[in-house]
Amino acid sequence: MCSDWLGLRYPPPPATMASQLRLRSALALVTGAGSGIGRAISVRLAKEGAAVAACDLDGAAAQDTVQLLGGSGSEAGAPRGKHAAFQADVSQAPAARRLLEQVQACFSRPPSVVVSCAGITRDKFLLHMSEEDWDRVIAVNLKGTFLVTQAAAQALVSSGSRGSIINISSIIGKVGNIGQANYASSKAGVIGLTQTAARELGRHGIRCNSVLPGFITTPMTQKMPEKVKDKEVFSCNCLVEAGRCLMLPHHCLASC
Ligand SMILES: CCCCCCCCCCCCCC(=O)CC(=O)SCCNC(=O)CCNC(=O)[C@H](O)C(C)(C)COP(=O)(O)OP(=O)(O)OC[C@H]1O[C@@H](n2cnc3c(N)ncnc32)[C@H](O)[C@@H]1OP(=O)(O)O
Ligand SMILES: NC(=O)C1=CN([C@@H]2O[C@H](COP(=O)(O)OP(=O)(O)OC[C@H]3O[C@@H](n4cnc5c(N)ncnc54)[C@H](O)[C@@H]3O)[C@@H](O)[C@H]2O)C=CC1
Repeated sequence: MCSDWLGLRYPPPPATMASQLRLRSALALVTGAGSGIGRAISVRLAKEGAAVAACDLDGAAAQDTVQLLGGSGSEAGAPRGKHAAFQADVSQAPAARRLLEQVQACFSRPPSVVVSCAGITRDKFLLHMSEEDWDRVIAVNLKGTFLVTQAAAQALVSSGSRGSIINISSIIGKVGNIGQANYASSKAGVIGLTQTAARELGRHGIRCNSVLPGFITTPMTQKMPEKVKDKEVFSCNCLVEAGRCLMLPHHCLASC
């Protein structure tokens, strides 16, 4: 029986799939939970029985996600239901530390599932990319993932708890993309960070994996020019899943 990237046994025994909530004892922290993939992950984790700490730079959006979860959770620190919303800028070290403190104060334990999903793009051609555009994307996507991974791992290790850390990279972190030198570098960094964390934290019972999604229509992708979205590499669904890395068949790469 293998586990998928959420640590769920896969395939679940059919008889229990409907009745058994496979994450019923888990507390899951999801950053970037106010939109897109982070919101979808929060919904799925809650469906599997987890209590969800939904964090976002946009605190109101995080609360909207909590409302979606059916919990009556509300502002940080006072969950009326099983879930709670938190506001934090993960790129700031004090905020990341405070986030883990707030989550532990709210739920009286560290999160056993930690999904770093918060991310941004500031797309520009390399020739025109500003230092600020570079710095901000690296700060949120890479440093933010480092800060949350570190704070969560410190909480788990000091409490002697096992856990699963899942960092959202992107296929772009493996193949690069026009207009995304900053984003591709940040996502490639997430892969290396996660591989290192896996080597260091395994002895503490903490599993670390990165996921490299392909194109998923969300508010992030809405910023792309339509003429780019119309290109085959974005519209075709020929991304092949092999293991945890999506690979682009040769004809896709050849078309760029
Ligand atoms: C083929 C190799 C594989 C590539 C990667 C595989 C992709 C598979 C899907 C996975 C997607 C994962 C996405 C993800 O992780 C989340 C995101 O990052 S969503 C955002 C993705 N961003 C982009 O792809 C960049 C899109 N481009 C832009 O935003 C603008 O073009 C840019 C700001 C870079 C430049 O704007 P501007 O100066 O105004 O120039 P134009 O827009 O007119 O573009 C000039 C010219 O270049 C072509 N072009 C631009 N970007 C891309 C691109 N990403 N791929 C291919 N071609 C691109 C554009 O079409 C124009 O071509 P013309 O023929 O001159 O019109
Ligand atoms: N949509 C796609 O095609 C793909 C997305 N990804 C990655 O998946 C993750 C989620 O992306 P989407 O849902 O598409 O984007 P999105 O823009 O819909 O959601 C990103 C969320 O992160 C939050 N956020 C941004 N900066 C933050 C910060 N400093 N601190 C805390 N929260 C912050 C935003 O407020 C937003 O709610 C990102 O890391 C992205 O790079 C990876 C591959 C493909």
